[in-house]
Amino acid sequence: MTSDAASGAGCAAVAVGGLRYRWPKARVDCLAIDDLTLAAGERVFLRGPSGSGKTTLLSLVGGVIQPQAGGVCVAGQPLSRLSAGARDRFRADNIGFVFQLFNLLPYLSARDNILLACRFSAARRARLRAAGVTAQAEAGRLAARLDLDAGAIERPAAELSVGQQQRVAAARALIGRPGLIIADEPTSALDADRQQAFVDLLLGECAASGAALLFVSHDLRLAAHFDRVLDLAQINHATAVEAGA
Ligand SMILES: Nc1ncnc2c1ncn2[C@@H]1O[C@H](COP(=O)(O)OP(=O)(O)OP(=O)(O)O)[C@@H](O)[C@H]1O
Repeated sequence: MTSDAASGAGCAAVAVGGLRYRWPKARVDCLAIDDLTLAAGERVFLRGPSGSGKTTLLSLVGGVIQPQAGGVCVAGQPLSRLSAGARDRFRADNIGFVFQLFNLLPYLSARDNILLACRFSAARRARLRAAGVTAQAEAGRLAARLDLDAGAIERPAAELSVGQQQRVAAARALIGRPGLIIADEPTSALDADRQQAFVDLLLGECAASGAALLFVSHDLRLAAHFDRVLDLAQINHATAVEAGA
């Protein structure tokens, strides 16, 4: 793994090396991954059976949990070399998350939920300034691109449909052009047609901003337009998951 943390330019979006992770109180490792790289801008579909460790891997790549051995670099930054506070700031600046349950603030409007990502990140604001756009304008552009109409963007998140909330969560992840988007089963609440439409929008916006995408889903039908399909079982050498140990 590279240790050049200067800017992330020219670095892999994600580089995992010699990684071992065991949950507290577990008797066996959950993950043992020797080598995993996502190139800058690469869009990867991660598959694997329930309980195989997909969400755990996303948490490690996002720096939410720390491995017992090996490490994760995001844009050239080894996450283990950051203090907990610095890791939080790094995550806010460089990684956009889209969760299954969206994690929107229900009382804030869709627009304010999207803008929150910029409020917490000077780097996201600076990238928008450098591109000559305001955060407000970019929130509006992303909302329109994601088919959120002018009325929806002003309404509290709690009053939006599940599909609309999902698109707000995607816009919040994307605003300010983080180099990595992590999406954990973000389509599971949608019907098949809307799932594919949402994935196409997410892929398109990642391509437009140059973001790498690490996308988890059980539904292989969604994998067609990704650059690569990664089967966690193929790269995880942990002897057994807890349930089967
Ligand atoms: N917070 C936790 N504490 C302890 N063990 C956990 C925790 N979260 C997950 N695990 C365990 O880690 C293993 C992998 O779980 P994980 O959620 O990463 O799988 P997954 O592939 O994302 O599953 P699914 O597709 O069902 O969401 C499971 O055995 C699970 O019980």
